[in-house]
Amino acid sequence: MNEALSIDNLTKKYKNKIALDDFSMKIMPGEIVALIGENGAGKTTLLNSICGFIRPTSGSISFKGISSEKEKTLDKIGVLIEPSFLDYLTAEENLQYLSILSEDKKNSTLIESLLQKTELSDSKKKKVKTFSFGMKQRLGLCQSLLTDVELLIFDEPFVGLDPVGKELFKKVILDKAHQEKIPVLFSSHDLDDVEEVCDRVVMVRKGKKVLDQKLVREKTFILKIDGNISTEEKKKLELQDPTILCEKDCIFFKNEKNIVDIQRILLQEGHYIVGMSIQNNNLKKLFLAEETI
Ligand SMILES: Nc1ncnc2c1ncn2[C@@H]1O[C@H](COP(=O)(O)OP(=O)(O)OP(=O)(O)O)[C@@H](O)[C@H]1O
Repeated sequence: MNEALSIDNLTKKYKNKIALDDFSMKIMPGEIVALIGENGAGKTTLLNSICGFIRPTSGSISFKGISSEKEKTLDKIGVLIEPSFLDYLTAEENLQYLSILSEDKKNSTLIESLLQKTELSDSKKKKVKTFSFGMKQRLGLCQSLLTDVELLIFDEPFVGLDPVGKELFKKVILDKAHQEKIPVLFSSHDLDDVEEVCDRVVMVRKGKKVLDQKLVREKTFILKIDGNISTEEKKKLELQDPTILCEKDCIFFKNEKNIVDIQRILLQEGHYIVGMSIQNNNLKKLFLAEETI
């Protein structure tokens, strides 16, 4: 097991408040892991601990086998947690300033390409104090990619972004993880966004890990017909797709390839299809099931 990040028995107490409680998890290279959980569950505390912004009460964090106690890991991490900028400088100047500060100095070509990637090129000469929240979030993404990072940590990256901004972020996350094998850990409350990008989901509740599961993306196709399905008709459909489910006037199936044949059988039996929908809410079901425990 050559995990990129290993978090072992991490506990963080703020006075009497236990924000993280004996939390352990591992992330493999190129894996995209989403942290989900209700407000105050401990997600930001975990992300801040990994980045070294706060000191855990006990437990350990190691990156590529090296304990964060032994070696400073922050310069290897691209971070987006409540980004802050120098408001009186322009977007471009902020990135130039950060680039000068970092040991891993990058030229203006990278800055320009990041501004382009996040569609901020037209605003690069504007002072950051005139930026909207979503624009600052985009600039925060540029900032996190300014150095050659080996791990990406994002706290609620999709908040405040318009649909185009969200797609930009998702593309960066997917490219960095799946092409460059950089592990990505991010928190989010938006389960649709999470479902779109992550490979694994970890749920936190009251500082404890309550779920750690690979995400299986599974769609259910639902056909609604003009009347109830008979037992004979159901048998014919099951010959086509043994996993099919029929309930009154609805037919549920998962294999998209069967759609034409199922429609053909229904039409042969004299039925009309009056509606079709696709259910894609596996994570929501999982979340709600866990939340009610
Ligand atoms: N600096 C602090 N001092 C005291 N308590 C804190 C501090 N920071 C966080 N907490 C508490 O620790 C717990 C975990 O907070 P954290 O911000 O990690 O949760 P979260 O899962 O990120 O929540 P959200 O989804 O609302 O952002 C909460 O009960 C919070 O009130």
